[in-house]
Amino acid sequence: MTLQKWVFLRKLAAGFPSSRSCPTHVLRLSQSAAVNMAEESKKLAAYFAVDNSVQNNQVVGVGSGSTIVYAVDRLAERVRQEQLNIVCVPTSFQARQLILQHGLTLSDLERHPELDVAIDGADEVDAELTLIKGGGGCLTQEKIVASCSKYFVVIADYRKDSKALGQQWKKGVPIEVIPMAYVPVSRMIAKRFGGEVNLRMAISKAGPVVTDNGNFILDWKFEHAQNWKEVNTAIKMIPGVVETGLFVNMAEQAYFGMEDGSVKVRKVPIN
Ligand SMILES: O=C(CO)[C@H](O)[C@H](O)COP(=O)(O)O
Repeated sequence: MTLQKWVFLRKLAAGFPSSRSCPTHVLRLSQSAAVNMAEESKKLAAYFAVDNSVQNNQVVGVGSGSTIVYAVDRLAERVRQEQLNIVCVPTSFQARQLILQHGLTLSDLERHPELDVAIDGADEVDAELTLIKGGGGCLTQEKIVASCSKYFVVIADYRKDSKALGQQWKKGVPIEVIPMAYVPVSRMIAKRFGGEVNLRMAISKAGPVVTDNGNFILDWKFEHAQNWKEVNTAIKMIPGVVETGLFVNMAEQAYFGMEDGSVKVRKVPIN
């Protein structure tokens, strides 16, 4: 279905003042239209990023999540069509699987410790390109790979675009911790920075989410905007913290797929 049709469906549903007066089939259509709009937007951003950031003979960091799936699709398409020589470094088990499933060349930081570009999704991107990442629990490897890349590009749909962190993403900042330390780390974060800290529980498994590194994830719901650089450093200093999902001064560029079918570009501000 075309973007114009999604827009039409959204307008159609918006014309009904409440679910009581809105026929069920239209509601269902508008919900699925919204989901599909978000998927189209992810795809748009991902394709745009791969077309504009990846060149022949490059080592590319492959992020994790649902948006990156579209980026790997496009990367594989370009590698095939343009006979590109691309080496991929994954940021998670999922990314590794994607690379292998698409027949791309898999590598790692032992063989390729310097990357040309890393492409990854985000849970929220603020006006200064500070990110919250780790909604999918892969933040530590994502941050390592991004830190080894000359250029770090973020791809997201319009729902991730915000002025200040916390405006869009309400689940808190993910923090990867050593399992035996999750209680003291939670208490220290809440005491020092306020808010609420929760151990992330698994959905199709009893007990907590276990990361690709065998650790737990805490989700810190902060109460107000903070100096994210300082907060990130302070949290990292707490014994038991492996990494935070705050990516400060890391991304060079973000591409947002917008509802109208355009791509919004945000570059790192020049000081
Ligand atoms: O940080 C991540 C995983 O840990 C993802 O990049 C982030 O959660 C965005 O995911 P999606 O593209 O599914 O919205």
